[in-house]
Amino acid sequence: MIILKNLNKDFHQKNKKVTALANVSLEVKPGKIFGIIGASGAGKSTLIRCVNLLEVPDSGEVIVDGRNLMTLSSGELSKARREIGMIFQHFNLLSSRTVSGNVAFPLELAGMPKRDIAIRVSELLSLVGLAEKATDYPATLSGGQKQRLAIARTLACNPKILLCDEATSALDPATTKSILELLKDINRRFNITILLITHEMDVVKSICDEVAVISEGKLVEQGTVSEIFAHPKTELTSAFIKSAIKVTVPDFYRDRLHQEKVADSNPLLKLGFTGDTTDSAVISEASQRFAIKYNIITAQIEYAGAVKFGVMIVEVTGASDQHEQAMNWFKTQHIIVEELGYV
Ligand SMILES: Nc1ncnc2c1ncn2[C@@H]1O[C@H](COP(=O)(O)OP(=O)(O)OP(=O)(O)O)[C@@H](O)[C@H]1O
Repeated sequence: MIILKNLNKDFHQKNKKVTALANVSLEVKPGKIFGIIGASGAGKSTLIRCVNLLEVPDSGEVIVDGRNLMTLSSGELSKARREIGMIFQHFNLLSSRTVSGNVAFPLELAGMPKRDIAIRVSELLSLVGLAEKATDYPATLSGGQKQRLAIARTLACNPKILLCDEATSALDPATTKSILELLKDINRRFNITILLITHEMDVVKSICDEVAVISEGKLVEQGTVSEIFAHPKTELTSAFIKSAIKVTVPDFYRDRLHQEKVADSNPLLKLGFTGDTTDSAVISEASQRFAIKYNIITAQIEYAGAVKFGVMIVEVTGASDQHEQAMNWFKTQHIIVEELGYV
């Protein structure tokens, strides 16, 4: 549905050249959700804006639904752009129009008869859960409602592709979750291909089928979300994956944590589960094999597709030689073991 071939884009700021995209190639298959993740300034916005030629690359090819957009006349390009919807971090709504008026706008531009517009607008507002807000103005909506409205407006012209430019970055976690669910629902229901950019691995993990990691204008890694989470090849990707895990030692234990063993203290372990970890009941197995008890203090285990990953912090009780053996056994199960100290 989207093929980008060898895209290059430089910007010139005063006497300085900034390379925003360097030989970027990727392919998004029909009906998939593809995420591009990168830090600030990595080139994400430039890349996604190249897909509808809001940004024109210096060289390379942008092929959407079989057509090379770089070779189209401006009339043909406007037509092709109708099939490519886009939503933004700051919603870009028309403040002088009501909720209905915003959704109706692209349909009016397309010359749809008034009665048909009314039917379509009402369908779309129901789809995004805003039917009761039809006569309100955008200023009275919450951030999540504004993004729902932007999604409804974008869907009005039945696009085949939806580009999402940091669509959830201005939203709180619960609202982010509901918007991501809506995007997934739209993707499944209408088979719309979604290309999104984000700086949060949580977003990728929640809805993407495939992901590419961008750094300094280059794609440093790409593949299915399960593959990338299971076997990240670069430090940057590993850091993004780790950022999706937010496990810390609770204050109650942190206050009692010693680096050296003191009387009656027990080791505190951090166990890291990656895509390589054996998928079995490792804690209970270690407990039985080595006569050790594990008190789970806190944990976050997540799934990216079929890949399980995450972190568990456990307090260990039992003989120290058994504990050493258990630690070695964990490593054979591809669990990353870190001794945090003694509590
Ligand atoms: N219009 C422009 N003029 C000059 N430089 C630009 C322009 N747009 C982007 N750049 C530069 O290109 C590089 C990539 O910018 P881009 O906005 O694509 O990154 P990003 O990954 O989307 O960052 P962020 O997450 O902060 O939005 C940056 O160094 C930026 O300063």
